[in-house]
Amino acid sequence: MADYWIAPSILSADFARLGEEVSNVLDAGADVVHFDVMDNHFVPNLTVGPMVCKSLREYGIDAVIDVHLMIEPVDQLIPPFANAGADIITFHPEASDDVARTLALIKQQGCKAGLVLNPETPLDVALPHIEELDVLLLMSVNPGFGGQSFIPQTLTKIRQARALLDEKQLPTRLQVDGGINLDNIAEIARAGADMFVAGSAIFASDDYQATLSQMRAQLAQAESK
Ligand SMILES: O=C(CO)[C@@H](O)[C@H](O)COP(=O)(O)O
Ligand SMILES: [Fe+2]
Repeated sequence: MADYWIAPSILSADFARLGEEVSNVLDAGADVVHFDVMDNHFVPNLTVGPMVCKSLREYGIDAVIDVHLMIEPVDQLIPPFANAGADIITFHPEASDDVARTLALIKQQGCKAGLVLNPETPLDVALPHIEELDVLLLMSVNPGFGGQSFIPQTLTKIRQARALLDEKQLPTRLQVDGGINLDNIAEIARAGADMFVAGSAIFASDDYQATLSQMRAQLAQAESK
């Protein structure tokens, strides 16, 4: 099977038991921890910062932590997140006054870097930076909240992004975030994504292991079609 990564979003976890929750989804077969950071300014919601990322490391979480920054301005929180144990840091281009500089800053701090495009943001916005991206994250909901429905028009953008990355022979991860569940993950994979963020579909389920294996079965099926 292709090297698909499933990344549960902590947004739908029980924050009172975050270490245990993250540990449980990783034991259940998740590949990456998706860590959503919101500032009640760039998006109308507020979550957690670098201290909580550091606490997950101190708790013993050694998986890849993928930090999705929905904050503005963005640069000043990059070194604290790198020091707190982030492996991947992604940000929205609207949140930086110099996207190339922010990407370089993330890499200088020893992390993989990525850009996030909102559903309404055209793929063209990523084009000038495409060679620098370790991850291209396409939002399939408007950022700010978990539990929203996947916006189907995103599928066209995923196909276009996949064609672009393939044409340029880039190893960039194509991540999709928002409203991914057992009913649509296969279609999203067929469109060309290889990294799938899922919050509510995993954390709201009774059995993380069963949900993750069903997601993997869907991904395997997507590939065989
Ligand atoms: O970044 C965000 C929302 O802004 C996401 O990471 C969501 O938290 C994913 O949650 P579900 O849509 O899977 O419930
Ligand atoms: Fe996210």
